[in-house]
Amino acid sequence: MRPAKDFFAPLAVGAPAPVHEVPARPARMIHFFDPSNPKMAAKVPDMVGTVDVLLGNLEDAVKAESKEAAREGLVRIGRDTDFGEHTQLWTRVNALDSPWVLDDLTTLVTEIGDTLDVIMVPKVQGPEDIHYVDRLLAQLEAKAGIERPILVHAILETARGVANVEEICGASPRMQGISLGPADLAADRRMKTTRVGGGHPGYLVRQDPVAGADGTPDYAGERPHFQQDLWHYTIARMVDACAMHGIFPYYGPFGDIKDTVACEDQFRNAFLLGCVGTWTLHPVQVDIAKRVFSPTAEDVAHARRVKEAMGDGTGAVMLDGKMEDDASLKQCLVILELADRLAATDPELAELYAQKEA
Ligand SMILES: CC(=O)SCCNC(=O)CCNC(=O)[C@H](O)C(C)(C)COP(=O)(O)OP(=O)(O)OC[C@H]1O[C@@H](n2cnc3c(N)ncnc32)[C@H](O)[C@@H]1OP(=O)(O)O
Ligand SMILES: O=CC(=O)O
Ligand SMILES: [Mg+2]
Repeated sequence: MRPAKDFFAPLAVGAPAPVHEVPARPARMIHFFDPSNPKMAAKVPDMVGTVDVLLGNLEDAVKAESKEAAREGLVRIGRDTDFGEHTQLWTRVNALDSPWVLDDLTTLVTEIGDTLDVIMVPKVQGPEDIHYVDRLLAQLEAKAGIERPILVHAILETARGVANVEEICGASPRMQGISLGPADLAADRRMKTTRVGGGHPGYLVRQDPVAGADGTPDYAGERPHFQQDLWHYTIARMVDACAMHGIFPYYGPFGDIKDTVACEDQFRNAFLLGCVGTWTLHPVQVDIAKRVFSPTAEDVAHARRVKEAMGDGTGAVMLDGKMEDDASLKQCLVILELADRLAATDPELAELYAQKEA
């Protein structure tokens, strides 16, 4: 293990110094596109400014025969596109045990390393995977003369990764965040589902049977039942691990593109539990993510009222029949900090939050 005094030392001579605090840039939606798909690639310039993150995906969902075309396509997009001030460019490289990842990292860092903000690493099993990428990135950054460190984002999609999630989050100052990868995680855990994220109608709890006329339980009678959230445990664990290490948690893919209602529910559950964003796989999911991962004007207005009522931030007050104190104020400050950060880059939100104040 690296001693604490070396944690922030560059891992190669000439590599940029690691960041001490991960920048809290808006990343409500990490929008996936396949750089080898000409129709999708052509849409990228027009999506700049409409999404927080554009992610050129090289891993799953890109055919084996298109891996090189995807890598080359991403290099072209990275070189030719002006991403403006507010849209970041990320990539998801192939898995560390694949034959493509070394070329992915070498090519992307040396060709477009100045433009790439974050590299998403799939199927991370433990801190050793992050250490490998960390050192290699430092060597490549030094070789390419890159002046700010490229950050790393891990996907939580193996049982071993979940067991090691705290160590993964703290493995390097490059760690920007973690996304839930429900599809691969389900397979690795041997869950008996066949979906990409979202719920399952079979995962439910049912109310106890009521007594029939003869006093015995009526097992066959109608009983309310409620679908449960398959991902609650993992998301909550991921959120805690990220918060502990000062990095950011994200929901991952929701594969039922047509079911925008359930997609919004899944995104909102993740937002309420502490996630800062999600993946969007199709343009139809972008506005859902924007809506869900931005606090509502009502929440912002309420948070401002609590802050105002709490004065120096200590003690207890009554507001609209509810007790507010130091702890509820802290929750309100989380909302206000997020609202300020988003309003700084999103004029529509800035106006919405200002209107509510007036
Ligand atoms: C488990 C995991 O690893 S999840 C992450 C990996 N998966 C992905 O990245 C999937 C990314 N998304 C996609 O591949 C596609 O959206 C699909 C396959 C799901 C659906 O694609 P299509 O059948 O073409 O969808 P649809 O016909 O509704 O597309 C409408 C338009 O939006 C475009 N489009 C679709 N997805 C995207 C996207 N992610 N980004 C930009 N444009 C897109 C299509 O090219 C099409 O363009 P056109 O109007 O010029 O023809
Ligand atoms: O990569 C994402 C997943 O769900 O698997
Ligand atoms: Mg996966």
